[in-house]
Amino acid sequence: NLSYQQEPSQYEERHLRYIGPLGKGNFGSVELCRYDPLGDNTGELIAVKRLQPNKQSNMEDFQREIQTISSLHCDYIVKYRGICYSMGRLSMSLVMEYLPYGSLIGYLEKNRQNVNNKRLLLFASQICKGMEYLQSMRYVHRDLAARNILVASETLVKIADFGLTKIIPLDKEYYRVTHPGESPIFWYAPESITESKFSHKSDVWSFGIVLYELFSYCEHSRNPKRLCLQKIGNDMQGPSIAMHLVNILKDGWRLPGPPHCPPRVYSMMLDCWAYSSEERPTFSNLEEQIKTIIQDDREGAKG
Ligand SMILES: CCS(=O)(=O)N1CC(CC#N)(n2cc(-c3nc(Nc4ccc(C(=O)OC(C)(C)C)cc4)nc4[nH]ccc34)cn2)C1
Repeated sequence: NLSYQQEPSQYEERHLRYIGPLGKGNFGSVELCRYDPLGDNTGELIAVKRLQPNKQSNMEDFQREIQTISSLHCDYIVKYRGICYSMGRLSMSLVMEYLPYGSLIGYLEKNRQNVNNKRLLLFASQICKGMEYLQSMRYVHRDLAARNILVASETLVKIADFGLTKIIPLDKEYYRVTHPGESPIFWYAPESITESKFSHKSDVWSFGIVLYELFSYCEHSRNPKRLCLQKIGNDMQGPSIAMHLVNILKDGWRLPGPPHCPPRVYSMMLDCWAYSSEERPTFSNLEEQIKTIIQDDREGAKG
């Protein structure tokens, strides 16, 4: 027997004990399982992402997602554990570390009372560090949103779900998507909506939306999609929603500052939402700004 629990990167289907659902998306779903080779319930809890069998989801996107997450080694990005081949279905599943506190949205809604600005800024700096690391690997996430941030502990959040992540080619500053698919346009930079262009600067725009979600505690009444549709007018249908959204952004409309949001944090969001991508800050500037705000708050509290 193994004197220590070696973490396999190959998981055998027969030792996977399904416990329950963790999350669901367009093409995939994530399940809580226990990997229990000894059959005595002492095995580790893991999160297993499977492709929806019947959906038009394709294997090559899933393989790219597995390739991406298995290449990332960062405290602020959910850890890859391995893959599990289920021969019967000739399919494979992605095995990741299980983060017990679930998605940031549910966590903030449930724990709003005891999460203060200092903790929100800590979470923001962790997401920023995760994005700086991702950028250093030439990846654009393309789906940065509170729904894709997971809570590992009371003081640690991680970026998850790399289903839309792409590598920027060496000779370019951006990635152009050919098939936008069902895009979360309310988290998208204008150039991503109008030209399907994705870059580190468009990820910065989405980071601004995540800052907004953090400081509005992911309250449903302040949801970005809901407020944008209210501004556009709910009567709009189909493709014109995207064009109306770009027009109100071009005219200078932005999501309003969340209640009790510190002015310096709201101005950071507005910097991320500069219409022209070159004027947006980098993730390292943002990390510096957040660090300064945290330090000033600390001095203020002492003062
Ligand atoms: C987009 C297509 S998707 O289908 O692939 N998919 C959805 C996705 C969005 C993102 N990110 N997702 C990831 C996880 C996930 N959850 C967890 N833990 C938990 C722990 C608790 C709970 C929970 O609700 O508990 C209560 C009791 C109801 C509050 C939920 C999740 N650990 C993980 N490790 C790796 C992934 C992963 C869930 N949803 C990625």
